[in-house]
Amino acid sequence: MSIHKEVKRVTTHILQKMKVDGEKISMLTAYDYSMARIFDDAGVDVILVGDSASNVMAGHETTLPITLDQMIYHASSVVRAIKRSFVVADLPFGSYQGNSKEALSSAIRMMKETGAHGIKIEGGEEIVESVKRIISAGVPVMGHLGLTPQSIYKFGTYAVRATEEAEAQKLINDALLLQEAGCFAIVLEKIPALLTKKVAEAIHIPTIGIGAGKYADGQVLVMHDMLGINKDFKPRFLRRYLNLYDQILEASKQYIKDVKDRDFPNDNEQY
Ligand SMILES: Nc1nc(=O)c2c([nH]1)NC[C@@H]1CN(c3ccc(C(=O)N[C@@H](CCC(=O)O)C(=O)O)cc3)CN21
Ligand SMILES: CC(C)C(=O)C(=O)O
Ligand SMILES: [Mg+2]
Repeated sequence: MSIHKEVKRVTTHILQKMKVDGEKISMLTAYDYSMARIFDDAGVDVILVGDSASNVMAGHETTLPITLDQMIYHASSVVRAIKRSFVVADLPFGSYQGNSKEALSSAIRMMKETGAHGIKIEGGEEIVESVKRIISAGVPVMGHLGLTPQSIYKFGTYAVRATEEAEAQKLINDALLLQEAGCFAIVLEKIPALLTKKVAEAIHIPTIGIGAGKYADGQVLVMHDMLGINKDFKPRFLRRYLNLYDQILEASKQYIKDVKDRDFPNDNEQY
C-alpha cells in the first residue's frame, strides 16, 4: 500500500452532487502530461482533452482535421499525469457521425488506449442513438450543444448560437434528449446566459459553459486562452489569468541574448 495520502478521485457521481449542492464545476483543457499535472495539482475537477488540440497544438484553422489517433496520443499523455481530476476526451470529427457502431468503436478505442474516464461528442437529437450505445458499454458521455465547432461549415460563423426562439427551443429539447440518453453532463458553448439558465433548470445533470454565462453549473476554458498564450484570441467571454505569450517571448529573447553574449553558460553551469 502507498505511504502517500490517497486522493479522492472525481467521478460522475461527485459532479452530479456538485450540481445538487450548488458547488460550481471547474474544467480546463489540457493536451500533454506536463500541463495536466499542474491542473490536477491545482485541483481542477475535470480535464478536457479537447479537439481544440487541432487549433492550439497543431495549428489548423478548425477542429476538423485532427484524427482519432492524434486525440488518443494527447489523451494518453494527459491521463499519465492525473491523480484526482476526471478526464474527458473529445471524439474528433469523422470518428462518430457515421453510425452508432462506429461511434461505439471510436469511444472504446479512446477508453482502451488512453485510460480516459469519459468521452465528449457534439450534437443533439442526431447523435442520441450513438450516445445510448456508448453508455450501454459503460462509457460516460458528455454532450456538447450550442456552438459546435465540428459543424462550423454548416453555420459559417463562430457567432453566438440560439438567439432565435426556434433554435433555443431545439437546444432545450436536445439537452433533454441527451439527459434521457444518459449523458452525465453537457457543455453549452456560446449561447445567451438566460438560455443557459433555462437549460440548467430543465435538466438535473450538470451544464458546463464556455461563453454561456454565469448560470451554468460549471465553466470551461481552453488553457492557451486563459493563460494568454493565444495572442489574438480575445472573445468577450474569455478571462485571461496570465499573459504567457509576452512572458515566454521575453524569456526567449533573454536566453538568445545570454547565448550570444557568452553569458550562458557560466562557470557554475558547466562541468
Ligand atoms: N483556442 C481555442 N479556444 C477555444 O475556445 C476553442 C478552440 N480554440 N477551438 C475549438 C473551439 C472553437 N471555439 C470558439 C471559436 C471562436 C469563438 C469566438 O467567439 N470567435 C470570435 C467571434 C466570431 C464571431 O462573432 O463571428 C472572437 O471574438 O474571437 C468562440 C469559440 C471554442 N473552441
Ligand atoms: C471548447 C471546449 C468545450 C472543447 O470542446 C474543446 O476544447 O475542444
Ligand atoms: Mg471540442
